[in-house]
Amino acid sequence: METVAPSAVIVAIDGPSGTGKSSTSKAVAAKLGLRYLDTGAQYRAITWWMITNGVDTDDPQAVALAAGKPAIVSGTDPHAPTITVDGVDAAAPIRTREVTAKVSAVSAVPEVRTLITALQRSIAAEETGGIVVEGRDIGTTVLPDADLKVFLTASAEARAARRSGELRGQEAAGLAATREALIKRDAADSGRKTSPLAKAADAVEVDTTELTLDQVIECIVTLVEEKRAVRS
Ligand SMILES: Nc1ncnc2c1ncn2[C@@H]1O[C@H](COP(=O)(O)OP(=O)(O)OP(=O)(O)O)[C@@H](O)[C@H]1O
Ligand SMILES: Nc1ccn([C@H]2C[C@H](O)[C@@H](COP(=O)(O)O)O2)c(=O)n1
Repeated sequence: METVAPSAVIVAIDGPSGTGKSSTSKAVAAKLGLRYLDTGAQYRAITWWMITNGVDTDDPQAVALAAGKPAIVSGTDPHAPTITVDGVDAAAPIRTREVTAKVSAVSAVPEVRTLITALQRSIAAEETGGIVVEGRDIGTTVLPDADLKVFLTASAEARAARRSGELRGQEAAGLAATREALIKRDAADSGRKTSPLAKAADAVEVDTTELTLDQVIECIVTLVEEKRAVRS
């Protein structure tokens, strides 16, 4: 029987857009010597492939037919996570406004979710030293047996302010427009039929509205250490 080191925890971090999942998950994984998987990047990658290959992202049948074609590879080093599609570095193009606007429709297609969920599970299984996986349905669907599940929240105002801060000096979207876009994407992600954005019944909810990023990281590191202590 394979022995699993007590440090090899699987951590699922879910929550709406802009709650701090990526920043927190990367930092927690780096601090604790775990790997890191950004599942949103995978849905963005398949969306980018659909756009660049002329697939109508509003046509679920066309998306379903093409879903198996792109080869998506995620690198899980929390210090330098990577994502490639058919061997091409997709880290920058998956962050465009066009991909952000279309990713909810593509990720709602059941065939897409089946393929990407299988990919996520295989990555988590390969990382025997432990991994932090962040997304929308990790605790509910992808890794329901995760050792620790966290559901991050924050007010729409706080999330919009964080996102506007990121955009300053680039395409400076107004605060109100950013807030509306976040709310619209969350509604689409929460309202889809297949594995919607949802808090697992056994997840710890952390409201980050009034917390600094460092405070959120510290909170989750403590939660992971408590789990490790119980297991050792
Ligand atoms: N507690 C916090 N306080 C202030 N800023 C924060 C906090 N957490 C995250 N941020 C900032 O908010 C922005 C969004 O964070 P991040 O990308 O980690 O969120 P996310 O939940 O992964 O979003 P998405 O789901 O859209 O990818 C980043 O600029 C990040 O630095
Ligand atoms: N587990 C996941 C992760 C992401 N998605 C979809 C829904 C999001 O709007 C989109 C982009 O995610 P982000 O990069 O903003 O974290 O991907 C999902 O359906 N399930």
